[in-house]
Amino acid sequence: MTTPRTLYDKIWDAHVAHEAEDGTCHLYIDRHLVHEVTSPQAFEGLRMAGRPVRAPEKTVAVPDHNVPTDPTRLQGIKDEQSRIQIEALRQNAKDFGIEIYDIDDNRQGIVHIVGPEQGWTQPGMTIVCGDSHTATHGAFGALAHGIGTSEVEHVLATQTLIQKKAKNMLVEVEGELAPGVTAKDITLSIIGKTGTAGGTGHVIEYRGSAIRALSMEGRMTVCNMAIEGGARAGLIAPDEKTFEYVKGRPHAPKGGQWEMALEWWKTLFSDDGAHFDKIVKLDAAEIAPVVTWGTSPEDVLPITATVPAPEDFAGGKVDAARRSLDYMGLTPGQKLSDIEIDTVFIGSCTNGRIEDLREVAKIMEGRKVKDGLRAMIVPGSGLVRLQAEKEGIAQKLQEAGFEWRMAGCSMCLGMNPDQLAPGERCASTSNRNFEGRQGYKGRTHLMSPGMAAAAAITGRLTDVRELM
Ligand SMILES: CC(C)[C@H](C(=O)O)[C@@H](O)C(=O)O
Ligand code: SF4
Repeated sequence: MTTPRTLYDKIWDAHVAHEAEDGTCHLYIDRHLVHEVTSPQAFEGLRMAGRPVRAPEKTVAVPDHNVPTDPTRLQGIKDEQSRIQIEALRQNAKDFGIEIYDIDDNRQGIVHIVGPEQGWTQPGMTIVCGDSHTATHGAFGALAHGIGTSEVEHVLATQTLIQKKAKNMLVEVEGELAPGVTAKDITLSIIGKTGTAGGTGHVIEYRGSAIRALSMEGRMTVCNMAIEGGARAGLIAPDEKTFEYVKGRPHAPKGGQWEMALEWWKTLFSDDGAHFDKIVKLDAAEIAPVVTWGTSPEDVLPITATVPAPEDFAGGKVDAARRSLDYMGLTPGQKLSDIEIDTVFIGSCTNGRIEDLREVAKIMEGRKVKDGLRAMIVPGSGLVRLQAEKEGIAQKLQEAGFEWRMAGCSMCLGMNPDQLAPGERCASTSNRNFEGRQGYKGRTHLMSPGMAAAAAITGRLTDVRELM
C-alpha cells in the first residue's frame, strides 16, 4: 500500500528534478510571473553572464507595482521612477523573448489577478514570482510562492528552483458563513487565531465546507493572505469550480490536452490519512465581519468589539500592542465602529476582482460616499475594469463618489503616486497594515470590500450588516 500523501506532497513529488542527500531539491517550475520591481537585477545578471531565458514561453511579464493609476498615464508617465522601471521591464521582455502585458493593454493588471485571468495559473503547477503574494494562485491547487530576486534569475536561467520541502499544515473551516461575512473575514480570522508566525515553515492547505462553498475569487482572497499567516504557500484542492474557471482561458490547455490535464487535476487532493504536521480548525458560523486595529494583520477583531488594551496581551506582545495603538492613534476601550477614516481604498490582489467590485456596488446601491472622504476603486486588471464598466458598476460607483482608476497595485503599497498623507486613516481591502505601508505615517485598517464600502458611506469603521 502506498503512503497517503497531502496535496502539497503530490505536487512537490511531481516536480522534483533532483534531490540531494540533505533534502535540498531542484524543483521544476511550470510558470514564472515577472513584475517590474523584483526583476531588473535578475535580467541584468543574465545579460552579464550571456545567458538566455530557458523557457520564455512559461514566463510572462506585467508591470503593476509602480504604474500610476490615473487614466492620463497613457499620455506618458510623469513619475520618473515608474517610467524607468516600466521601460526596463519592456526592454527586458523584448530582449529575452517574453510576453508582456503593457500598460496600454487591457490584460495588464496586478500579476496575481492577471495570471489566473489569462489561464497561466492551473492546478498542479509550480508557480513562482518575485512577490510574496504569489500564494494567491494556490487557490487553483497550484504550489505557488514568492521568491527573491536572485532566485528570479535562477528560475529565468534554469526553469528550476532550489528548495527544501516545507511541512504540511491544515486549516479547516467547516460550516456556513453568516450574511455579510466573506472570504476576507475568513482569511483575516485565521491569522487572528494563528498569528503571523502560525504558518512558519509550512504550506497550508485550506479545507472544509466553508472553503468549498467559496467562488474561485473568494478562494484566491483566502490563499492570498497565507503569507501574512507566515506560511510559504496556501493551497486549495481543485474541484469542478476550478476546472470551470480555467476552461477556455487564453493559456488553458485545449482539445485533447484539456482532457489529459483534467485527468491529472482530478487526482489533486490530500489522501485520507495523509499526515499534517499542524491542524487548525475554525467554525465558519462564528466568523464575524472583522477589521484590523493595529499594525500587524493578526491584530484583528470583530467590528462589534472595542480597541484592546496592551495589558490584554501576553508577555512579549504587550509592547508591540502599545506601539501599534500609539501609531494608529487609538485609545483602549474605544469602539471600533467609532473610528473615523479619511480614505477608502478598494483594490489589490486580495480584493481587486470583479466579485469584490460587485459587493461594493451592492452596498453602495442608492447611497453616497460621505462628503470629504477620498474613496478610490482600483480594479485589479484592465479586464476587471472593462467588465465593471460593461455591467454598469463603474458608472454607479463614480456617481456615488468613488474615483475610478486604471489597474495596478496602487495604494496597497506606498510605491507609486497613490499614497496616504501622514496621519491619514484608510479603510482598505488590501492585505498589509504595517507602519507606512500605504504612505509615510499613514494608518491602515484591513477589511472586506463590503466593509470598506460601509465605511465609505458613514465615514467611520462600520458593521456592513447594518447596511444590508
Ligand atoms: C514589491 C514586492 C516585492 C512586494 C512583495 O513581495 O510582496 C509587494 O508586492 C508587497 O505586497 O509588499
Ligand atoms: S496588490 Fe499589494 S500585495 Fe498585491 S502584489 Fe501588489 S503590492 Fe503586493
